Amino acid sequence: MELFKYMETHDYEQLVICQDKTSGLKAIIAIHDTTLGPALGGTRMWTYASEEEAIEDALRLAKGMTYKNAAAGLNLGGGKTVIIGNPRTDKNDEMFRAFGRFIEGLNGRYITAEDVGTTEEDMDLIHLETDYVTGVSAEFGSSGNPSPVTAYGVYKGMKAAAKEAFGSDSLEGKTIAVQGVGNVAYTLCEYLHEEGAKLIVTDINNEAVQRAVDAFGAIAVGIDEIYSQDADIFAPCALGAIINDETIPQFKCKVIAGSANNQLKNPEHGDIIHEMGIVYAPDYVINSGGVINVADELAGYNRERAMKRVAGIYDTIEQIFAISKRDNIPTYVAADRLAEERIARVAKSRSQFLQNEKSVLSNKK
Ligand SMILES: NC(=O)C1=CN([C@@H]2O[C@H](COP(=O)(O)OP(=O)(O)OC[C@H]3O[C@@H](n4cnc5c(N)ncnc54)[C@H](O)[C@@H]3O)[C@@H](O)[C@H]2O)C=CC1
Ligand SMILES: CC(C)CC(=O)C(=O)O
Repeated sequence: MELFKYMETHDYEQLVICQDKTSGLKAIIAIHDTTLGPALGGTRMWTYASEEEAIEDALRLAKGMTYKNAAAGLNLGGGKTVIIGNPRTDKNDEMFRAFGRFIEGLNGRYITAEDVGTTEEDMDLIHLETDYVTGVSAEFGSSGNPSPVTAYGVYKGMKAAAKEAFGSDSLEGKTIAVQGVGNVAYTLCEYLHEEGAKLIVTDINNEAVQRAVDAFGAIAVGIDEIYSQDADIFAPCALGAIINDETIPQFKCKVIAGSANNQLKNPEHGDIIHEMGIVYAPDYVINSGGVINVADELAGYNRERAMKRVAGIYDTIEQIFAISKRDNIPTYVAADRLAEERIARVAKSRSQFLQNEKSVLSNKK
């Protein structure tokens, strides 16, 4: 990858490579855009095939956060971290403390939280070194693990998508194929089961599958079988790029609505599913519940206020469908438009001169 060329093409601000030999920390912090405010985005810990793959993931996820935070109406920019390593075997306390010190060094340009492979306990360790961390344990007055709230937002967004596709937002009797039954999807399945949906699940982790089978009477299918299920709704809740040339021909669903980040392998795949008449709830809008929840901590956490805002994902998804129909564009383009227009408006309104200690007028104070 030609790094500077890539960063220039996609308007990235900063890429920070952090290493700490003692703890084995290898982290990449990507900051995409801070027009709206400090960059907020989670930390993913994952075993990447190469350093290049890890850098690319950090960059792609950080850009997604810029759009997610903008579309959610938050005064926050976009950033993300990936830590290279196996979250089951490679963690130690010093690693997260060292990472916390690197975040502190950015002086508030980047605020972190949980993502795949990191937990509330990891955030507590980061918190020993910096206040620029959210999703810390409730005992610190924090909102805790964002996953259940992300699930609530996905549930609300899925209902809005069902209304668009089937004329009613009831999920009772609908068959929903869920890919990955981890932190977010397990709670999502709880909501769906409670409303009377039939669940089909898959996961690379057999224990996670069994838990969903036992708790919700879900039907388990193989990893590669999930795309071709006779389901009304496909809910991708594992990793990204699962809407691609291989999977699209297998889809029988009318709706795609799930928590995974970066679901479209390439933008063209969003065009293809749009032409097929599949109602696609854009990933970074439907999964913004977690970030809305942790962002609320920055104003002093109020759960009622946060949940009300997360429930608003229903309206945002409806707004995106309306833009899509009005402008005859795929829903992912409509979501990008919503986010980009907000960033452009704020950038313009913040371009006026304001006196500060570095300005030529500072000695006149
Ligand atoms: N946790 C949160 O609050 C948020 C999560 N997301 C996204 O939602 C997705 C899920 O996040 P979490 O539930 O937190 O992660 P998680 O790690 O708890 O769950 C992911 C699950 O997917 C499974 N999985 C991995 N590869 C798979 C494959 N090829 N096929 C089937 N299953 C597979 C894993 O075994 C795991 O059970 C991720 O893409 C994450 O970035 C997005 C916004 C917020
Ligand atoms: C609070 C986090 C879950 C934010 C984030 O990284 C995300 O929404 O992907």
